[in-house]
Amino acid sequence: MFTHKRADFGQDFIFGAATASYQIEGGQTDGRGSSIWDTFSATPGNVRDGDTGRVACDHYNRWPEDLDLLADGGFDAYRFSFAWPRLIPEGTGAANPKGIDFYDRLIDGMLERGLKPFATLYHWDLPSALQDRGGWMNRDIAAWFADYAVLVNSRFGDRLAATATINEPWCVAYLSHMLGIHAPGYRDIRAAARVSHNVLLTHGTAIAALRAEGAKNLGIVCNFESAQPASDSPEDREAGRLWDGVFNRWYLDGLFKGRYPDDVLAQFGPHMPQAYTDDMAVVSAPLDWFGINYYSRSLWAHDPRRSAFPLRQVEGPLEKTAIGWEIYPQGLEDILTRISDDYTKLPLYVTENGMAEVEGTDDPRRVAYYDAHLGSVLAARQRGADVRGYFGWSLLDNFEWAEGYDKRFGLVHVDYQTQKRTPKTSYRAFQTLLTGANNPR
Ligand SMILES: CO[C@H](O)c1c[n+]2c([nH]1)[C@H](O)[C@@H](O)[C@H](O)[C@H]2CO
Repeated sequence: MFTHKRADFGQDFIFGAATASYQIEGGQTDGRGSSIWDTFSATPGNVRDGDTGRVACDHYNRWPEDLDLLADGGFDAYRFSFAWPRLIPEGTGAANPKGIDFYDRLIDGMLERGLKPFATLYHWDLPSALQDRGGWMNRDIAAWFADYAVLVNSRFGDRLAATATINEPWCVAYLSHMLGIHAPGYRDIRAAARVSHNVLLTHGTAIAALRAEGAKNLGIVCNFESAQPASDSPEDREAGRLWDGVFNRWYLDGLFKGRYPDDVLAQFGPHMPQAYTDDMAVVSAPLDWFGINYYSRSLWAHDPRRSAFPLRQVEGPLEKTAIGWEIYPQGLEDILTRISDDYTKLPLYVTENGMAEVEGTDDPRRVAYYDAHLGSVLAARQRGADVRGYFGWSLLDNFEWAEGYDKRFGLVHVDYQTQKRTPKTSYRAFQTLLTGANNPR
């Protein structure tokens, strides 16, 4: 079990577990429109074993059982995401009544179980119809998304404890348009530069629209790595710093300082949208809270073969998870205190933290991983970071994007043949932390 006690975090600290619509819902029915992940995963070679989110964890039908798991585990909150194509199948225009009904029942189900709904408006499942209109590369997405955000707020806003506009803008932009690893799968520096700006412009535009509607508790969720040089050479130190710029500072500087870092701008060069500086007041709209997703560190070396972003990742020596990421809890303490010291005194939530482990229901390494990272949260709080909550990723084993179902992050095991849910040892560790009991339902 964990070495920490619930009281160590203070009575107001929120514990939750997190998921995302495309990764768990399935339910490609009842008027749900196509998403870019439906098309990306249907394209051979993009996802391990040709896996798709067509069925996933069948959460669309099994959500009461999944909410029961959260309640029985003693969690205070549930971080979930709305599927834009389920609510507005074409991305703009008419809403889907059955989509609205689904989330109405889901959110009421949370409230009935005493679970605080922590919503994310966008966790990567863009309506395919909008991709056909340029997707994130089209500046008009800011207006499309703001209209979608206003619809969500009008139907559900009164019941949401917190709302994040976008999950991990770095993944939406760089991972998906520079590296091509995620949908829509571009490897195009010009696309990456434009989306790296458009995603934050979209966030800020939605914040303004939601404020006009009186919406409260608005934030964004960004992912952070401890970016370190692979050696002490000046070139590798520069590579580590540049990756810190690409992954961390682009978003922190943009959101909280209203400007992008010069070292990354220099790499994007002429590919940035014209007059992007005119948008920075919108990009850096005041927020009510900030979400931090943290998993690991990364090591970087200079790579002279690349003209733009001349760096390459180097495998590190630390113990690794089943997805190959080093286990580095110190990085969570470091990023929380860095954000608090250098960027914002807003309430902070660790909105994702967890590890992939080989299949099984006994997962002592995952228990140790969570215990160590919870210790980092406590250390950051002691150093002055106003960390208000922590969400484990993920409640369920689920569709792990390009890795398909092979990589399992769940506190609860899912048998994808039968859809049987089985709490793992790590779930029991949280249950003991949060309820004092180890009483399976
Ligand atoms: C590069 O790691 C990111 O911080 C990150 C890791 N993760 C994420 N972002 C996403 O928000 C989740 O949908 C993933 O399932 C989860 C596990 O891969």
